[in-house]
Order: sequence, then structure tokens, then C-alpha cells
Amino acid sequence: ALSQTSSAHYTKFPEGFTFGVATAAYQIEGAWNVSGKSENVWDRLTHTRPDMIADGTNGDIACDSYNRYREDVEELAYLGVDFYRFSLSWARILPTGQVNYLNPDGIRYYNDLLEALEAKNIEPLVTLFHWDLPQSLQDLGGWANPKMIEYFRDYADVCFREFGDKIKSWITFNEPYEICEDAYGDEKKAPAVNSHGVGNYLCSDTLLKAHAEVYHLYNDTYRSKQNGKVMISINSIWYEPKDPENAEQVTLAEVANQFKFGWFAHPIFTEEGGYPSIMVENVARQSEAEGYPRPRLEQFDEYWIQRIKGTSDFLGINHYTTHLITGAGVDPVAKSPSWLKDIGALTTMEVGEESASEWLRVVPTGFANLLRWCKSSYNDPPIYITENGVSDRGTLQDYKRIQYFNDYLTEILNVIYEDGVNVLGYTAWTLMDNFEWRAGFSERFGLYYVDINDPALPRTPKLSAEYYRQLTNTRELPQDDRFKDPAVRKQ
Ligand SMILES: O=S(=O)(O)CCCN1CCN(CCO[C@@H]2O[C@H](CO)[C@@H](O)[C@H](O)[C@H]2O)CC1
Repeated sequence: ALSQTSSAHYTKFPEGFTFGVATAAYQIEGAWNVSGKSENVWDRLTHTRPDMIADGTNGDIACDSYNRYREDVEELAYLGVDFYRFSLSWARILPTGQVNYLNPDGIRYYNDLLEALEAKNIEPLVTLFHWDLPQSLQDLGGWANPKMIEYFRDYADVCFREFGDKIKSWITFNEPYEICEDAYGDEKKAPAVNSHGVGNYLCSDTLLKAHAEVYHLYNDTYRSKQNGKVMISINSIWYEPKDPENAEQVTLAEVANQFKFGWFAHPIFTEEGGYPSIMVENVARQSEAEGYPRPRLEQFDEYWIQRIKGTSDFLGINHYTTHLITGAGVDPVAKSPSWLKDIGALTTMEVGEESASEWLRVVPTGFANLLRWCKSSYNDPPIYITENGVSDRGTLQDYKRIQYFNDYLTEILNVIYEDGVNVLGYTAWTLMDNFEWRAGFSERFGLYYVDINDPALPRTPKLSAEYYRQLTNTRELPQDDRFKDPAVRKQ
């Protein structure tokens, strides 16, 4: 049954609460080298290291949304969403990575998409950077090179100028943790720089400064004319003590959440600003023990602490799952030096029902705990959930996805009505099955099924699409039997 996880039984969303779905350029567009788009780091990785992708697929074609975006917009209209979150391909707009040359086709493509959305009265929520860095900038060091602060600001300036009359809601970065830790530290995402414990922290310094400069650019130059909003989407695997009565596990869970979420949220959303002190202290201690002459992560100076503070109109949260802290120590898989070793805690994923993604178990109550923690840690910020969803292997009768949405949305209702957490909207990941990074198309998160073996790439609504359509229409959690797994109902 669509079980409840709280004593109360909330099903209605507050007036004005909005619903959307999300995608990202590299995961859906395809047309990787069409009409002037240049190579990005995911093109380079999938073409040179196909072994890194579970099923050997890539984003050369993906869902071919570059050509089929009108179908996508029809699907969005069918789902009844208030907004559509998608990302811009930097290499399609600025093929050299810099503003010396604007690719007219890139500008045309996004204006066509924006016009199609406007015709259906669907608001765009646009991410400037969702992992697909132009290779030309990676060749200069990418996010480990502070020059990227200017390159990113220049790119954002072009986007604000070219699209700012239609786009009123901007996200600078999608999941800074994944960009810095997985791409510049731990070889899990493009450009897979193997610099664990060093490159990841160089990346976060540059990325947070670049984010702040873009926020100030919008504030100083565009906000008065365009009246939009600028935010950042920070992701959390939420950490909880395996034994809530174990004081050491409770303390280490807080440390882990500061390293995971606080790494990027603390500099922006707290009165104090700067990296969390526990993070600076741990990395300094480890760095000294490892023989480094300086800490691998150094606190921002006073200028940048002030420059970065307050640079987001909302707190964007991407959340999927919860992992548990089992004790102190260095995780056996932790490299030296590394972010994981710097935390000094042992974790396990063994909690909640499995999905098709090894890292993603179903733990709805963790979401409520994360949201309450954000309310108290960041002075009760206005929050948008900018991603939430679950993977399977591609069934159309996706009862587990419906159960996941029901249970995670129930937790949002619980914290809104019981804790006064200021959640303003929700974005389901994702509109349609798409290129799931290193999992390729083997792990599917879509409300629509995409048959990648059919050149027409047909999109077929799953049962969860019907669920979401009813949710957006009534603004109430559907309780119909047709959304309940008959196998479960029989028991
Ligand atoms: O170590 S591996 O690489 O073998 C497996 C780890 C894979 N990561 C885990 C964390 N996840 C964060 C959420 O990532 C988000 O959620 C969606 C689902 O993942 C993505 O499709 C979105 O693009 C992304 O914003 C991204 C994928």
C-alpha cells in the first residue's frame, strides 16, 4: 500500500506549491558535433574510455532532443508541469569555451525550445552548468584553474543577455560535489582527473568563486531589467547514524553532512560563511600527517568569505537517498589523501529497499531529516527540490517509482506542515529515460520510457507519468488503486 511514514496523513500541497521535471543537456540532446557544437568533456570521456560506461553507450545521440524537443514539450504538457528544468550546453553556445565566438545555431536551438515552452505556458528553470564542460577549457585545467571564474562569468553573461527575457529562474551549478569530488578527485565523472584529496578542493575554490561572480553579475546588471532569480542546486546523500543512541556515530554523521552538503552550502547560506570549520580542521590535520607543507583545503580569505555569502535566492536541493555512519576510521576504499579519508568515518549503504542504482536505496525518512537539518543549519531558507527520483531497469508498470514518489513527497508534506520547512516546489528526475552517466542507459529514471534500439527513439509514458499528471492536476497525492502494485495488494 502507499504507506505513510508519519502519524498524520497529509496529501494536499500548499497553495502556490509548484511541480516540474528535470533533464540535462548531455543526457538528452545528442547532436554532439552538429551545427557548430564543439567537443565537451563527456564526449571526450565516452569516446576515449568507453569502458567507463556500463553498457558502452554515450551521448552522441542520447534521446536526440536536439531534433525532438517538440515531442519533449508535448510530454511536458501532458504531465501538466508548472516548470521544466533543463540545462544549456556550454559547448553548443560557445564552441571555443570563450565569448570570442557565439554559435548562432546554439542560440537558435535554445530560443526554439524556450518558445515551445512559452506556447504551453511552462516556465523554464535553466541550469547553466550540468557537468558538460567544453574540452577546450578542460585542456587549460578546467575547474582546477582559477581562470575558470572569468570564463564562467563570461558564459553566464552571454546566457543572461541572449535568453534573460524568457528565462527568469537560473541555476548556476548542478551538484558542485559531483563536479569537484567525482570529476576532479575520484575519476568517476568526466574529465576523470585522478587527483583525490587535492584536485577536488582546487575545484571547489574556483567553483564557489565562479558561482558568486555570476550571482553578482546578475544582481548588478540584469536583475532590475529581467526580474529573475538565481540559485544553486546542491546534492545530498544524507548521512545518519546507524545507531541513533551512539554518540560517536551521531557526531560523525554531522561531520559527514558538513563535508557533503556543507562544503558548498555553508559558504553561501550561513551568517558565518566560508567552508565549515570541521572540514578545514580535519583536512589541515590530515594534510600535516601526510607531509603536505600547507593544508590541501584552505579557508577563503575575508574578501571571498563576504563575496560568496548570500549568493543564492533559493536553496536548491537534489536528493535521492540516505547512507548510514557505522563508526570512526578510514573507509577501506578511501584513497590517501582523499575527501573520504578526511571525513574519518565509516559508512554503509545497507538501508532501505534497493533500486537499479547501487548507491540509491529508498529511505524516505532521511529526506525529512535532511530538510529539517537545512532549515536549522541555513536560517530557514526558501527551498526548491530540484531533483528527486529513483531508477529501475525499464518497466512501464513502474509501481516502485510511484511508491518512491509517494513516500518522498509525503515526507515533504510532513516537514512543511509539522516543522514549517519552507519548501516551495518539487522537480522529479527525470522526464524520460536518458544517458545516466557511467551507467549509460542501464539505469533508467524516466517518467517516459525511451526505446534506444528504435531509431525513432519513441517515448512511451510509464504508469508514473499518469501518476505525475494526476498529481500536478489535483496538487494532491493520488491514492487510486490503479497506482498500487496488485502484487503487493494481494498480500
Ligand atoms: O561511482 S559511480 O559513478 O560508479 C556511481 C555513482 C553515480 N553517482 C551517484 C551520485 N549521483 C548524484 C545524483 O546525480 C543527479 O541525479 C541523477 C541520477 O543519478 C543524474 O542523472 C543527474 O544528472 C544528477 O544531477 C550521480 C551518480
